[in-house]
Amino acid sequence: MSDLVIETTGLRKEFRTRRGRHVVAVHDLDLAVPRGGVHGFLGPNGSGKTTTIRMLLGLARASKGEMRLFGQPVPHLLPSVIDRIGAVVEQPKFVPTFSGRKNLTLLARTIGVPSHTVDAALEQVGLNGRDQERYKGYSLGMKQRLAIAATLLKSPDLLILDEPTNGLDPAGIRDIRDMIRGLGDSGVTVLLSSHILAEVQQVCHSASIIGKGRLLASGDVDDLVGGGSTSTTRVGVADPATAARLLREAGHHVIPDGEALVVEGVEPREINRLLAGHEIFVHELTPVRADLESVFLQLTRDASVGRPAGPAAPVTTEAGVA
Ligand SMILES: Nc1ncnc2c1ncn2[C@@H]1O[C@H](COP(=O)(O)OP(=O)(O)OP(=O)(O)O)[C@@H](O)[C@H]1O
Repeated sequence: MSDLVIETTGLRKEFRTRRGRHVVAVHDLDLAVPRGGVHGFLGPNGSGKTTTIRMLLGLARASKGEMRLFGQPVPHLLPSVIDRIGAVVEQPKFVPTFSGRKNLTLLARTIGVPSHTVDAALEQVGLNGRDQERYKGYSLGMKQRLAIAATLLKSPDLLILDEPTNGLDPAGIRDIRDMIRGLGDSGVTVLLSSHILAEVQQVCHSASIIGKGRLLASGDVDDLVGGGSTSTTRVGVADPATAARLLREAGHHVIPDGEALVVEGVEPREINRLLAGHEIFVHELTPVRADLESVFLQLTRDASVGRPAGPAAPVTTEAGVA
């Protein structure tokens, strides 16, 4: 059995606006979300995240392409897997004058799950101290947590969250992020759609980055940001001019950076060996790690000039040489 929980191949969605304009919201998207952990679905506003999620959940019809959830073709066999999926795409409707607990109890009865699932769900989202308060008095963050609790009643294997921290204050954002991380650790596969780089970097194990409806990169977050095998190094030496000349003569790309040098495309060990061979001893040799923001900016910048989607991985970047 495939270990992919979500898989799309050549997925495309075209819209015709009321003014007759033709919009390609999703462009031949190949998405692969592995089982377990939190997978970021990262892209700027309007890049096609919500449209993709709506197609996966049978809320919008794809123009072209294939989709699978738990290996089953959807929308054709969506009914066979829908009970394994929880999704918060829009704010669900709760009764404002009922408490959080009463709303969930009602829902549990409607979908036919035992009432003890309500306690477990409230516990999982950290609302159990506030469960007797009226929904209408809840903060936005608490409302969002209740929405997620509602999806947990079914004990889903896959949770799809579309921009769950939108509009929350910093404390609310932190709470939701901690909760999502906890859910991922507990064995649920979470697809977290976000346009916030830091969120994906802090919460996700793996990610797919999209821009203008196209897949730009995909893989483990550590690999996307260069992992441990960086090839950009900051080098501190007493005589940077001579060191730069020697490194350039050896064919390496060197950028002066104040008193130091930034050297690209060569392992730190090799830099040390080369300079020590000329009796130049380094006092700093720091691998420069790219961050997801640099990768993202570079990828989305390339996408904005209409470059077709490149290979999903590896990602090469010169970013991080700030
Ligand atoms: N019903 C529709 N009719 C026409 N165009 C649409 C429709 N729905 C979405 N679009 C367009 O498709 C593109 C992708 O939108 P989508 O909402 O999927 O992006 P997104 O990445 O989820 O953005 P956001 O983070 O702002 O929600 C946008 O250009 C949007 O204007």
